[in-house]
Amino acid sequence: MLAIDSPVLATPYLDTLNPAQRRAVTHGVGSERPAPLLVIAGAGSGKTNTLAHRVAHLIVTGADPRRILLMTFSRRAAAEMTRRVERIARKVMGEGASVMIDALRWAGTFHGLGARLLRDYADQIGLDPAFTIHDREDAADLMNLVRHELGFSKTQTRFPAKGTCLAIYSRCVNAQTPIETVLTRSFPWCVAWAAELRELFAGYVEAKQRQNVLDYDDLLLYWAQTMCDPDLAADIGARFDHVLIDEYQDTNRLQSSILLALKPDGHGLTVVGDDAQSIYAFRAATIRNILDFPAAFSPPAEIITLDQNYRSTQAILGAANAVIDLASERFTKNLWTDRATGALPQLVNVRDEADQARFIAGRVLENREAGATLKQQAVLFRASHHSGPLEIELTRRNIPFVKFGGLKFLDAAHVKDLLALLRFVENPRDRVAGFRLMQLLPGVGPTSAQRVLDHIAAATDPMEALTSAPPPPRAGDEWTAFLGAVEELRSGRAGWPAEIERARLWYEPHLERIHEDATTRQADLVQLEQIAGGYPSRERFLTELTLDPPDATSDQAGVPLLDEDYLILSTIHSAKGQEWKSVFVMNVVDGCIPSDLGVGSSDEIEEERRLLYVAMTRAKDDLHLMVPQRFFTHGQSATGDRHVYAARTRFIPNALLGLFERTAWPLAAPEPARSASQGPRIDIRAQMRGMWR
Ligand SMILES: Nc1ncnc2c1ncn2[C@@H]1O[C@H](COP(=O)(O)OP(=O)(O)OP(=O)(O)O)[C@@H](O)[C@H]1O
Repeated sequence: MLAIDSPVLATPYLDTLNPAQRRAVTHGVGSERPAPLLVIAGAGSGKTNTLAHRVAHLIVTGADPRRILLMTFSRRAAAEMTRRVERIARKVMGEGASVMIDALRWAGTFHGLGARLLRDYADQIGLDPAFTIHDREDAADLMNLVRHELGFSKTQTRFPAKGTCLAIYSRCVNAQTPIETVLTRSFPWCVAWAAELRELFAGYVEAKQRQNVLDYDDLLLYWAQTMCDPDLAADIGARFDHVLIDEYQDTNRLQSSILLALKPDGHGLTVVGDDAQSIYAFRAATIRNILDFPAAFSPPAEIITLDQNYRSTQAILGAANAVIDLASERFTKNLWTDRATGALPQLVNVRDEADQARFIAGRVLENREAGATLKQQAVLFRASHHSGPLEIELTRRNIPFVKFGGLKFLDAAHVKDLLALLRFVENPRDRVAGFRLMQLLPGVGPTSAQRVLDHIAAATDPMEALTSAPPPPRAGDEWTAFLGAVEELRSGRAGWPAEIERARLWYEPHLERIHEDATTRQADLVQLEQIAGGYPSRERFLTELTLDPPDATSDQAGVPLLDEDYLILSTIHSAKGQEWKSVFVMNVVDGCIPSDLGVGSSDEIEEERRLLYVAMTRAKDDLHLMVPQRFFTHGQSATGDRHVYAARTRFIPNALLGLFERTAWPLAAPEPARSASQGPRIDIRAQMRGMWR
């Protein structure tokens, strides 16, 4: 039972906070109607720490954890936040803290919490609560199917590809912007297709509804629509006394509309963010959410600024501040630190990407010799594929690494196959899952799979339709085995998570038939089974995993054991919120940062600048920005020498060079001394003059 009405008042943990952090933590605590609060927190200023303290403080002073809604950017961040809250609360509540933290059930991502609320309110909004969720790839597949059905894949001039169609759709939904505006602003080469795209999106929405699937965007869209009904909005809002949101700079208009509908007068609302770290505009996040937050309420929200940086040395912070100072629009806050100055960040010129990889690998090992573990060091890059040559070098030198961002564990075909089975069992109307699954059977192609799926779509009882459908002509016994597996899993006899083993046993013979490297892939499936053990039900497992997939892949280096030491490789986006003793940023050149793809508009350029800022502010003690001079172009033989020259990023103009130490690697061999007695062999200057006389 929760002892929520016996507040514990000793709060020694507040002593560890600075005055601004303390004000943010204690703001409105104890008041019936705490006024809205905006915490503008600079990089490394203890944003996460402050939010965790605020949640702990609310709980310690008597707030009911079941009535706290805590939204973070990723599931990983939510788990980390909950751990911190527990650690703080434990200081005054002892063992009792665990019970309170277990009751903090509404901590997660916007999408994850949205999915839970939608299931709770499904019958009131005309939704079947057994809906399954499509990840981006499934959504693109379904979009493709509809595109094909409407005949757009056969147009004379090329119709936008499935990924582009989905990106346009997603942008319209998340930014709440008409298709014409989205096309003109962000996809000008597709403007001529506006009418067809509108028809495609209508078809896509109908297909999702027929199949009882929601995509990522729907989770926010349906939630926002639910909040348009005053009674439902009041009911959902009344479930929570406190609503706290981290990383507010990366939310989009839909998310802010949900928030304002939850707490229209702002009471109990806390948002935390840093406009200088807003890096998700490509997902329709808008910096306006944070800039406009105070004025959304009357009286306006209180603003507390955290400007003391606890992470980086003075030298690193000085360089990062100078980079962001050149940004065109931002909340001005001058970050300061009382940490020692430290060494200047280094701008390292290397000949090419191979030298870049050699330099980083060498330095990482040197740092290890000097006492830093591999885990205290990270290599960051703008795009996932930038790390290719480095991964090869690390493998060659036996340096274990884990890569975040880019290819996800769940994108592997065999993992998707197994999940498709579970999804189909959960929701037999899920056409993308069914289509994938049936084609695993020998003798079943797209046509016969479609036929069965059409049969299911037309029936009121999809399971009955599946078992009574005429079997695909060439599937034989495999079809019976497939039906047996689906039926058994759906009956729930094996129980969760044991049923995932049953699913794997059905899948394994197919895996062996389809993939030559079946043994390696089997290991992933076993890992998936272990992950499944951490979830209470099949539905929660599928939902959570789809929304926030684990993203560590570690190529040839093999998956490191958890207690082993390994170097962190990460895209800058995935490095958000993290910190390391040493940080290497790769390819700090125009074309990579800013990316070639990100230079369309001045807003995009500004976002690229913030990306570099985010990367630089991850470093505590030392920072290397790598500047390769040339890049080999793709599409040539291994010995080909076609390359392009690159220039240092425009975000570090000459005026900022004094804030860096500039080095070149490898050091050039010293030139042989010239003998002083020899005069010039030829007088070129005279020859030049002579050309014109
Ligand atoms: N009051 C404090 N005293 C000492 N150290 C602190 C204090 N507040 C935060 N820190 C330390 O500062 C570092 C940065 O904190 P945190 O990760 O919470 O920052 P952040 O604002 O979330 O960073 P970013 O937005 O850049 O990801 C951490 O190592 C944290 O332990």
